[in-house]
Amino acid sequence: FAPSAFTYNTMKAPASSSSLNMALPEGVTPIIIGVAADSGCGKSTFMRRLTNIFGGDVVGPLGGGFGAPGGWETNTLVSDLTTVICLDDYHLNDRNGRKVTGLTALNPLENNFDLMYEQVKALKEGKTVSKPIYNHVNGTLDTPETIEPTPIIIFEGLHPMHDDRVRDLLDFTLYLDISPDVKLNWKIQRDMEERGHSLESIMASIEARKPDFDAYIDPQKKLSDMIIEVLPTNLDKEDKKTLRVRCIQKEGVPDFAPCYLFDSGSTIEWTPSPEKLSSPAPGIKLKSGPEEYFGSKCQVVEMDGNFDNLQELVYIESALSNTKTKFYGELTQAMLALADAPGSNNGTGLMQTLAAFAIRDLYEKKSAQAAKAKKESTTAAAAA
Ligand SMILES: Nc1ncnc2c1ncn2[C@@H]1O[C@H](COP(=O)(O)OP(=O)(O)O)[C@@H](O)[C@H]1O
Ligand SMILES: O=C(COP(=O)(O)O)[C@H](O)[C@H](O)COP(=O)(O)O
Repeated sequence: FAPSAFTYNTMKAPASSSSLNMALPEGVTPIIIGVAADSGCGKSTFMRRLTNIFGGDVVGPLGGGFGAPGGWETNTLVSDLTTVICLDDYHLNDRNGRKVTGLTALNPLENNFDLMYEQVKALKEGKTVSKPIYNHVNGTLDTPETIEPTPIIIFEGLHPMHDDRVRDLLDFTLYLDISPDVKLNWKIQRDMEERGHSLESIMASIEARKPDFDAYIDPQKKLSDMIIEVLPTNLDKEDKKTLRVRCIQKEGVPDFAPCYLFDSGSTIEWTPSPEKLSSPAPGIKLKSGPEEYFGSKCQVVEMDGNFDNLQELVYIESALSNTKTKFYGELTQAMLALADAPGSNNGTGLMQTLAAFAIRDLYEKKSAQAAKAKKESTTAAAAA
C-alpha cells in the first residue's frame, strides 16, 4: 500500500477528465466534506483509505499522479462516487513566490480563498470547474485540471474551515490532531521519501511554520464535527512509538450520531481479553464515554495500543455500536482489505474507518432526503 502503488496510474493525462469522472446523477446535490490538518498529518493516507472503503470503482488520479511513468501531475483522487481535492491547489504563490513574500503556505495570505469558495460553491451546484494544481515535488503551480462534481466531494488540506463562506458549504468536517512528536516523524518520513526534501530543510520548515500552525490551522479543530486525536500511549511512559487514538464526535450534528462502546452514555474502560485479541507490549486498552470538547458535548471512543491480528478486530467490532456499517463484520472486512495501509494495526486505521462509514451514512441520508423532496415536489406539481 505504498502511495505510489495506489495513487499513480500509468494512463496518459486525458484530453478531458470527463471520461474519468462519472457525471453527477440527475437531481443529486453533492455532499461536501472538509478534512483539516497540518502538513504531514496523514490527510492523504486517510483519503486513500476512505475512497477505498466507499469510493466505488477507484479510477485513481485524474492523470497519472505525481511522478508516475508518463503520468500527469495532480493531487486529485477520483472514483465514481468520490472526488478528493487537495486545498494546497489553492496556494496563491508557488514555492519561489513564498520566498519573496516570506510567508508560509499556512498563512491565509498565501491561499486564494476567493477561488476556493467560487469552486467549492460551483461543484456543490453540480458545475464543472478548472482547478489549479500545486506541485509538491517541484513547488510550482501547474496547468489547471478539469474537475466534474461527483456525489461526494472531499476538500482536504490546511484551511477547509478558515473562510466562513467555504465553511458554510461543508456538510461535515473532520480535523486530524496529531501530537507534535508523531507529526514530526511522519512529516520527515514523507517529505524525504516522497518529496525529496533534506532533513535540515524539513526541520527548518516545521520550525518556521509553527506560529502559523497555531494561528490558522489548529483553531479549526474547535469548529470540527469529528476530531481524530493521535497521541503517545498512556500504557507505558517510556514507549514513544505506540499510539493512543481518540475519536471525538460532536453531539447534535445534523444526520450524524456518534458511535460508542457497549451502551450510549456510559463511561467505559475496557481491556479486551488477550485470548481474543492479541497485542504486543505495552498491550491495548479501549475507552468510551461522554466528554466536553471546547464547550461542545461529545462522545469519545479511544484505542490505546496495537493489535497483532486484524482478523481478531471483529471482537472489538462486536462491542461497538452505531458504527453505520451495513452488516456485522463490515468494519473488520474494510480494514482487512487495506491491511497494508499505514495505521492498520492501531486506532488510527480503526477511527478513520469509523469516519468513512459515518461519511457514507451521511451521503445516503442526504440522498434519501433529496429523493423524498423531489418526489413530493413532483407529486405537488402534478396535483396543481
Ligand atoms: N496512521 C498512520 N500511521 C503511520 N504512518 C502514517 C499514518 N498516516 C500517515 N502516515 C505517514 O505519514 C506521512 C504523511 O502522511 P500524508 O498522508 O502524506 O500526510 P498529509 O497528506 O497530511 O501531508 C506519510 O509518510 C504516511 O505514510
Ligand atoms: O504544507 C503544505 C501542505 O502540504 P501537505 O499537507 O501535503 O504536506 C504546503 O502545500 C507545502 O508545504 C507547500 O510548501 P512546500 O511545497 O515548499 O513544502
